[in-house]
Amino acid sequence: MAQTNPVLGDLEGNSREIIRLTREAAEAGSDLVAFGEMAISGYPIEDLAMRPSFLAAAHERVDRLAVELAEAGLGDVPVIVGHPDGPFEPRLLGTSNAPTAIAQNAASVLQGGRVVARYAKHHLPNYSVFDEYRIFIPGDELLVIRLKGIDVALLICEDLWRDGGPVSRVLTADAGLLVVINGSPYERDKDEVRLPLVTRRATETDTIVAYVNLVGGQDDLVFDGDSVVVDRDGGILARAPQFREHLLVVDLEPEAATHAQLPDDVRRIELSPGAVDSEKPPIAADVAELPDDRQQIWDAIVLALRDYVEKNRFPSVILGLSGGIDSAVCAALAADAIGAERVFGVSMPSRWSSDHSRSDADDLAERIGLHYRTEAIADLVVPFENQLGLTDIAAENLQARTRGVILMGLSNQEGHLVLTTGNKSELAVGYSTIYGDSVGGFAPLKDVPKMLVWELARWRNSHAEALGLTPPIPENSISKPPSAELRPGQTDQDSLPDYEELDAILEAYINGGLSIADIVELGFDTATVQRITTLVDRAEWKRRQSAIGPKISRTAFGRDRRLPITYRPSL
Ligand SMILES: Nc1ncnc2c1ncn2[C@@H]1O[C@H](COP(=O)(O)OP(=O)(O)OC[C@H]2O[C@@H]([n+]3cccc(C(=O)O)c3)[C@H](O)[C@@H]2O)[C@@H](O)[C@H]1O
Ligand SMILES: Nc1ncnc2c1ncn2[C@@H]1O[C@H](COP(=O)(O)OP(=O)(O)OP(=O)(O)O)[C@@H](O)[C@H]1O
Ligand SMILES: NC(=O)CC[C@H](N)C(=O)O
Repeated sequence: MAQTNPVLGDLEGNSREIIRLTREAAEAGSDLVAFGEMAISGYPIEDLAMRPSFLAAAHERVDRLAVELAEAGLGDVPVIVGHPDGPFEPRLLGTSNAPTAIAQNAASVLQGGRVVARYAKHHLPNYSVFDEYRIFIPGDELLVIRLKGIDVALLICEDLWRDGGPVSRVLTADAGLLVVINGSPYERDKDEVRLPLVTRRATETDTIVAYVNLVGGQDDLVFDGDSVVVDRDGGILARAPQFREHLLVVDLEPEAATHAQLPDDVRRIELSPGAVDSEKPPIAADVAELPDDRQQIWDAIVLALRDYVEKNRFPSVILGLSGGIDSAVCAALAADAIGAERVFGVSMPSRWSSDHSRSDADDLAERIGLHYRTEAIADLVVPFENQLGLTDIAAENLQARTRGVILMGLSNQEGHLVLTTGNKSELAVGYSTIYGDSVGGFAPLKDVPKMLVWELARWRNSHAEALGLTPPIPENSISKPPSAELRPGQTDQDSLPDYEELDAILEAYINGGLSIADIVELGFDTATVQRITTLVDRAEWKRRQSAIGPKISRTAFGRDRRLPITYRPSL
């Protein structure tokens, strides 16, 4: 099982990686190699699935990959690889002449220089971040490949999650092994659902289940890998580490095939047994342990950030360092992702900036070893203020906007990606200046509520201490009360409840989907709940134009939660 990190659209690079890992797998004596969902194209391909030229290129690449594997002397080993298939005749939806699905979400089995079998995903996820009903045509046949007397059934991701359909046919087909190729994005606690699902399917179908997932960042999603093989009794036989590319080689003893005749909706293809020596010595499989929850979240954001920077070919990142917790955590994440030598911090003191905002930012820069400069904003702000006659909130926001102009100016001049430092709690209630501190292209903390930002900071520091390294985040940035410092003595709690209370209300409203009455029932003050939920509703317009950031929760802002901007709430 090859847990790869494809670059979306890089058909050549992804194919080279598939050949490299197939060679490694063959050298380890593998009889069968499986890659993740859409490993050839990257995933999710979104509306590229409706572009015939993209589909034709992917189709041609799969055919050529089969030939290249054979030419590399790897033609004996069957390789299962995910890719978009098509173009097919457009599936017409009603009388609409709008673009409709012309592709399938497919898996091909390559052997002997050609595609010997192909399966199309039946169940197309159409919730949360997924839109597959819009872009794919569902398949309707179960594929079983017979290899060395063992029937191997094949499913694609969502197929495993739904009762009925192909999963129920796996039992009827009496397969010895079920291979599931996946593009299953990370969410905090998802392993508590995913592993039990794989285990349940193994026992229900009385089949060994080999679940191979992608790894890596793709825009606002991060795939965690965590590929696993589960025995018929539900025991874990092998498990790949999270957030890293990995080749998981495992010896299995599946039940030999008994069925001579299969139902009509199951297609069986007999594969050539290959030249691999079946008497090879057994391999002790890896069983990776899942790290602590906070480390998982940290690793998820680090990988998402690294892949966004690298896959979009940015040389470096830049961010404003205020001495506060959000910018400190973003800087530490960036240094972990791409190295401190590619991180540029700017202190931009205003006339209201406290001494500690500067000294804490200095301290952070020194601890991390990032590039650091100071650009005072007072002299830039005053001419704007005077010419436009800006006062009160307009003058406050002008300071945040001036910082945004500086960061974008340096980005244009020097090529850095601007990191947006805001967290989920702020984004929820619109507590940021649009075109000011909301500036930037990637927001590492976009799905991290403020209380969790503090928790991650403490975890990262103690992790460094445990390794005998310098903790990156100044203690003072963790312990001082958060403030935007846009006017003298301002703190976040002038405008918002304590973050503990705010985050609990936001969790109930956003993740829980509860009504105001339901949240009040949980014990919160009615006026506070009304105020917060109104702020959340009114800030939808800010979120709609905010930078993307990695999804780590069940309900991340963005594709996961789609609400109208213009509406009058009635409940
Ligand atoms: N539905 C809608 N569609 C399009 N535009 C809409 C809109 N509703 C308001 N607007 C526009 O939004 C403008 C107001 O938004 P905006 O300019 O952002 O300003 P606003 O949201 O009024 O103020 C920003 C708030 O964030 C706080 N802040 C700022 C900076 C950093 C931090 C921090 O702690 O990190 C906190 C600051 O103290 C203040 O409370 C209005 O002038 C109006 O033009
Ligand atoms: N004096 C400053 N110098 C540089 N950047 C600043 C400064 N003040 C604010 N910023 C930028 O604007 C973002 C918003 O920070 P602000 O201090 O207003 O609120 P915050 O939510 O407390 O964030 P932080 O915890 O990072 O301070 C900061 O993360 C930082 O990137
Ligand atoms: N790619 C898919 O089909 C993903 C859907 C699935 N339920 C998951 O997140 O694991």
